Amino acid sequence: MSRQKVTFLGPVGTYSHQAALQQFPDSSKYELIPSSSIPSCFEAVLSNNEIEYAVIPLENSTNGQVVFTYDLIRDVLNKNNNDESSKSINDYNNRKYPPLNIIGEQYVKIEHCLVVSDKDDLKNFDSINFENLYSHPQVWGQVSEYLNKPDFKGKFKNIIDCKSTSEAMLRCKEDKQKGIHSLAIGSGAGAKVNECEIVEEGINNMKGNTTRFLTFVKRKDNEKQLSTLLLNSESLNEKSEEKIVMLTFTTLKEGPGSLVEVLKIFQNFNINMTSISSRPIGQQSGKWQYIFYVEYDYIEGLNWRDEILKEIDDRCLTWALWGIFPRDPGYYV
Ligand SMILES: O=C(O)C(=O)C[C@]1(C(=O)O)C=C[C@@H](O)C=C1
Repeated sequence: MSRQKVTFLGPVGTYSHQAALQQFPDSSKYELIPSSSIPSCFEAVLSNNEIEYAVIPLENSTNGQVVFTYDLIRDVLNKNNNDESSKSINDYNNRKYPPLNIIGEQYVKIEHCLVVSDKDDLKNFDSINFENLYSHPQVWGQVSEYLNKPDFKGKFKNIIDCKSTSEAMLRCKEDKQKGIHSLAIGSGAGAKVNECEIVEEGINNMKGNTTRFLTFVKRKDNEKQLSTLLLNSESLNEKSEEKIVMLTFTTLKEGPGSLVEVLKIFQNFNINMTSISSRPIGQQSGKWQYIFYVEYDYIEGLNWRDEILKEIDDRCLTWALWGIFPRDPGYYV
């Protein structure tokens, strides 16, 4: 039987690669396929019939949201809104059905290293004035103290964003081929895979720095039941007592109280909300509108369909249930 395909933010050696290995450790059942950017990961799992799963970074413990991912969740929902299957299975007035479901989460410790392309640059590090410093944009906030160190600030001319930390190292190697001395920041695993040399390890501002990743799967047609979402995630993860629900919504009206009206539902049912985020969805009638992302504990035995989701449907302009998935033990490390 052919292996199921999983895409992740590549190339190999990224932190996303590490997260994908954690989520899909059995290489006899799963084939990990790198995508060149976070948008192309979404594109691959949405439009490539062979790709079943995608492992995508969502947030970092020191510099917060990976906004590329939050915006893609928002945009995927809007794009899919006109999708016929989403209309045909609509069992509420304002519910949208995303084309992907979230069925898992992974946590990866972020231990950034400063790397050079080869042993020569390592040996001559002190005497070289480097041209470029490459990394993923999410990294700059995680190493801001190191970048501002007096003895490092003047070491390079340009800071250049790359699509991933491993791509940053590839760019560093390419520069050296052209006789340009450059630097990159990424993981120790990435340095090994890309045959770069580590100048300094553990340069992130906070040692406990962790990035949280979500595992997405294509939503099967007509899959709407909560229970199916739950089964999906249990088939992939060890059984976990604690389950998390990811829900997105836009509020019925702007102005005071519109958000509170929705959040009160969780309070009324004594449901513990574990996170809330928002991203703009543009201006309507001259006012900024937002999509909200909430996560909360999934409590067995509550009447989700006819009570909680019904109330959410009554109090939201639109809403979508992205998945119910087990809390990974990495959350507590
Ligand atoms: O570039 C990588 O290695 C990634 O996996 C992306 C990413 C991110 O998007 O946050 C993942 C972990 C770190 O926070 C830095 C970068």
